[in-house]
Amino acid sequence: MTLSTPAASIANVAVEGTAFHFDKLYGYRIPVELMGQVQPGCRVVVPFGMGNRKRQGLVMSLGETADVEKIKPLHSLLDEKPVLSQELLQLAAWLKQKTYCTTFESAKAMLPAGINVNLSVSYCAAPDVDPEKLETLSDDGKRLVEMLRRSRAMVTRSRLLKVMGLDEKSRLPDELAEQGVIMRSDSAVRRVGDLTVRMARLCDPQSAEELLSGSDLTPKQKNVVRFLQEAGTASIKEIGYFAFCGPGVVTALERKGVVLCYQHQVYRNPFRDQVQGPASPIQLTQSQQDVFDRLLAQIRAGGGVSLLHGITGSGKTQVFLRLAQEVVESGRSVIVMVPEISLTPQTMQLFYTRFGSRVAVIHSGLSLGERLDEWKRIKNGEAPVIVGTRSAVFAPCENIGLIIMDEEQESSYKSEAAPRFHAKDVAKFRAKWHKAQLLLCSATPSLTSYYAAKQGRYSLHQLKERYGDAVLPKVEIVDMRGESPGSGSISEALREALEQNLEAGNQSILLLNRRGYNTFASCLSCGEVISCPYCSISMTYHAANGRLMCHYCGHSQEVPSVCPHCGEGHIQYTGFGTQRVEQELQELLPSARIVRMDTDTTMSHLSHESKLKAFAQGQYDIMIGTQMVAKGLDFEKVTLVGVILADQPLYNDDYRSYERTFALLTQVVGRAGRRGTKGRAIIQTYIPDHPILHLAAAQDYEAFYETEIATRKMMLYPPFCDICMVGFLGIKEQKVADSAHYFLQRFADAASRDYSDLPLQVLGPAPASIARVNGKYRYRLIVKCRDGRRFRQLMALLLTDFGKKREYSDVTAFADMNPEGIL
Ligand SMILES: Nc1ncnc2c1ncn2[C@@H]1O[C@H](COP(=O)(O)OP(=O)(O)OP(=O)(O)O)[C@@H](O)[C@H]1O
Ligand SMILES: [Zn+2]
Repeated sequence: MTLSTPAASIANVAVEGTAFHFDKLYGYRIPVELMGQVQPGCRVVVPFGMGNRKRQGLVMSLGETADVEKIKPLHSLLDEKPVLSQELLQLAAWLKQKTYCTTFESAKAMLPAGINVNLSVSYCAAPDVDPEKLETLSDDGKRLVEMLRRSRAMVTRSRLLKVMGLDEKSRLPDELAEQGVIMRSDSAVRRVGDLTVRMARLCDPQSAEELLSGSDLTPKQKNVVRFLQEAGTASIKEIGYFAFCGPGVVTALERKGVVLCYQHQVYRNPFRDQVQGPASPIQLTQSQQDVFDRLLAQIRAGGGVSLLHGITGSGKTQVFLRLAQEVVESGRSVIVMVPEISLTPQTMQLFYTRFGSRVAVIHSGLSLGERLDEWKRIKNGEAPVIVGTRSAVFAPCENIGLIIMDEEQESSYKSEAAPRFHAKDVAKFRAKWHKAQLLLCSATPSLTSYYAAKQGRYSLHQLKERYGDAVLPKVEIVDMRGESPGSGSISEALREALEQNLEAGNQSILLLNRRGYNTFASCLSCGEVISCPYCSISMTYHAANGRLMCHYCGHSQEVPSVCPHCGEGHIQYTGFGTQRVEQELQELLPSARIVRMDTDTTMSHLSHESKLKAFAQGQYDIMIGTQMVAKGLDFEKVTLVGVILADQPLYNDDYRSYERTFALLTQVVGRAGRRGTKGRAIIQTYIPDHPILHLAAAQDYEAFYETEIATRKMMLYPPFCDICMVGFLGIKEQKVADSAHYFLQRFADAASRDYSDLPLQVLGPAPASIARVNGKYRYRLIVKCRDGRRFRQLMALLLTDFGKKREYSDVTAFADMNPEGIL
């Protein structure tokens, strides 16, 4: 006879590293000593699989069972308090359904990367400890401190316990850390940060698996790759601590082109220590005030979703800043999402001046320690204003009143790796839970959002005029076919305008959506284009390092002296990228001070922020860059905007290419003339009659919307359906193709048998538009569908079935609902 079982004797755990097709919650017995301490939302270590290998897991719920003795016990508990709230646990479960990932993957996306690598906690001695305090320690305690003092590096937890002869579960190190005589790795790491930190990241995170299974890297180097795969970005010091290596290993990886190193300005120093204010109260204009009043009323009435559509420079930022203030004062939290933090140091500045240390920042450019730091401040309720990129939507705040998504149409809000979520969906989930307001803002809303607003599902608020005396700039379209051949990438008209602007002491912004110097290199004799050995894409020449680089996998190589294809001839370069235009410009306007902004330069010594600052202070005349110069920037003296070539995005074979081109052009044009002087914009193109260019030139969103929505309806594209892309990746092309056909077959069977009620339209399988990336062949299937419960059931079933199929075990399949990029 068994005694009556105590409540909650079982923890249902989402385990790390499971595959989608065998992901479920696994029940573990809670050992007596942990009874009452294990709570949903705590991380645990559990024995898993046949070998009972230890894995991390997250407790999703507690339960009971009669046969508790037959069940494997938990190994240990990692958190004393839950790291995820009940709300976020439910969100994790929901994300799994919605994005076809494992529960652990979705939970992990909500936690700061730093928290995940803490499994191998390490310690070091604390500096300047009062000797009297040491005297009060137990003998073991003294011994432990002494040992750490003698060691010059961090000591991992397991090693420390072993050397000390302590039990695996001993709390001694943590107790000592709490007393401040030693330091745990996470806090220790944070204390070493100075003003600039050398940071590293993988050149191409997608190739990490490849590198890890290959033999090109030493075991130490693999450690670093594995760590960076987990952490995303980390400082060299952190890498040293967590991947146990010296900086030499990182340098070697940098030379191999595996990691990229750059200087990072520690965010907290410029901002956090800054005292709040002096911010004069915002005086809204009448139309801004009307929008503000209505939104505030909505927030007070229990929230909902609304779209703030205001032309460029109309003061959307001011409106949501005021709202944020109001919400914070009422004791609730505000999450503000921006597409890319580095894009908007100006927005950051606005928030810091208003809210001071009550602001927390979340974005991937922060070091691990900083990310953990911010996460804790939010969790402790110290920072009710959270500003950040996509992952800020998971901020661990309790009482959310308002979630703002600035530039809501941006593709960076969609995650392209598991969990493949869109921040907007997550924001809706959270807004609903908290009875909060989700406010989408843009001058060029996504068609889907605008449609929803027109349908009455979102409340629509509009700002139709620029603030103050400012008006929208005048736009000219320049036909590049009329330019003399060989005259370069800048038309006579644009050159003249730049010159005039320079003489008038004003600033200009030039947009070119291509990094690098020349776009490709080809052989004069045989005409062969030099392409990446791992991807079916041509290599780009970069003048900065004199190498050819692949923008897909990050592979770089020296420029060959003879053609690798025919063995003779010499290599010519064609096309132009930002680097080349910069040089051309310098020759045309020798006195102009030019600053270039693209992902190549932002990784270099001068940070993005300092460049923007210098430009704002008038240290440069012309800013040239990729799309990062197009959005959100607000410079007083910019009166001219030039678009070097507007055509490229129009040829992109995605149904959203018009939408994106329209948005990009409208946004970049909108950078000009944001104060009194009327601005001017010049768009260069080889297709001057294209209707989208004219709509963008007129900055007429409404007209654009009407034509585009009609096309979408006719062709059946979102918002009139959802698009689910199923991707297949593998080393052997035939296998990948076969597997995609197999999947289609199964799909067709199920759809005609048990799911005949679903409206479905399947295209493919076809090779991806870039058929090979990083040595992997890619096939895709496009499914037009309705993203509802039944469809998700079907897709989950098919993916599970596919995962179990031995024959295709070397092919990875995944489903991505409404992806931003179609393979
Ligand atoms: N009520 C106001 N009081 C003072 N300045 C304002 C006000 N409204 C707008 N401005 C100023 O006008 C400029 C444009 O405003 P803001 O940047 O908020 O526009 P936006 O709608 O977010 O523009 P975009 O979509 O182009 O980024 C800013 O310099 C801002 O400081
Ligand atoms: Zn490549």
